[in-house]
Amino acid sequence: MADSVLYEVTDGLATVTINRPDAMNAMNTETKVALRDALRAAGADTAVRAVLLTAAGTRAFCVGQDLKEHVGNLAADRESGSKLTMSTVSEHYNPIVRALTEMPKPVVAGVNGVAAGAGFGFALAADFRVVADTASFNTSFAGVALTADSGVSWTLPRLIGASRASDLLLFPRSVKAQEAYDLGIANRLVPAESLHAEAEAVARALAAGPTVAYAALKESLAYGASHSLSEALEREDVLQTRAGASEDHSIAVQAFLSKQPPRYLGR
Ligand SMILES: CC(C)(COP(=O)(O)OP(=O)(O)OC[C@H]1O[C@@H](n2cnc3c(N)ncnc32)[C@H](O)[C@@H]1OP(=O)(O)O)[C@@H](O)C(=O)NCCC(=O)NCCSC(=O)/C=C1/CC=CC=CO1
Repeated sequence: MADSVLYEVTDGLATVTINRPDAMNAMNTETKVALRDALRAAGADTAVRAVLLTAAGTRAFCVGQDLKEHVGNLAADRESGSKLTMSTVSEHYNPIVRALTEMPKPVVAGVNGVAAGAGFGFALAADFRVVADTASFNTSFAGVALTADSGVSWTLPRLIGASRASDLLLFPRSVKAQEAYDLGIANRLVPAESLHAEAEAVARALAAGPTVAYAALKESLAYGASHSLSEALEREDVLQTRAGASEDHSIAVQAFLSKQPPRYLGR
């Protein structure tokens, strides 16, 4: 894999690190391909039971599309009369967000710095956000005369409400960590110096947890977001049957009755 994204698996935890700190971890083509492929690899690897998505450096988590690369691509498009540049949405951004949201295991975002544009979208596509007290969020899209992508039109209103989401999309501004926590964007706010340790601790706890139940939880939340209560109840029935058949469910019940901590197998 390219150096612009680091990928490491230890004890069931895949750590995916966007590694362009000198470019504010902006997404150029190489980085988008590497991130998409790393997330797909984590999703397919049965040894991986949780994923930590974070970034190198202290200044940025990811500022979205690399506008320095983008400006050259737009000029090439103009010259050739094509619209190839924007195919990055279907080729890269959508697959990255799908890999995060459809991953059958929990994803923790360790937000070490500013998350803007598509970078905000990646953080919102995670299941849990641990955020440095020095980090911030910016929708950014309208600032460069674009609409929302990377799922932000779906995730942001669900997290903070339609009215606040419209405000942040129409008037992009820096939402500092404390406000992000108050709005419900950040799940946990931690001192910047302990961001990586705290995010890893959350991700490791999830990696040691009941993987089948977590996958079912993710699926039922996604399903419930676009179905009726009646349909959600039907889906819960199917998913609860699946979780109930897992070895981890038996382990958990035995552990509870014997007053011991459970040691999950992830199956
Ligand atoms: C709010 C900011 C993210 C951070 O502000 P601040 O901390 O004050 O830092 P700056 O001084 O503005 O920036 C520091 C340097 O980084 C460069 N930089 C910042 N963002 C980008 C970027 N996205 N691409 C390239 N370079 C970037 C900035 O120019 C500075 O460089 P120099 O030191 O050389 O001057 C703020 O930086 C900001 O608003 N950034 C822009 C965010 C943005 O618009 N992102 C893109 C949104 S669109 C998107 O993500 C997705 C798509 C999808 C499909 C197709 C096409 C485009 O976009």
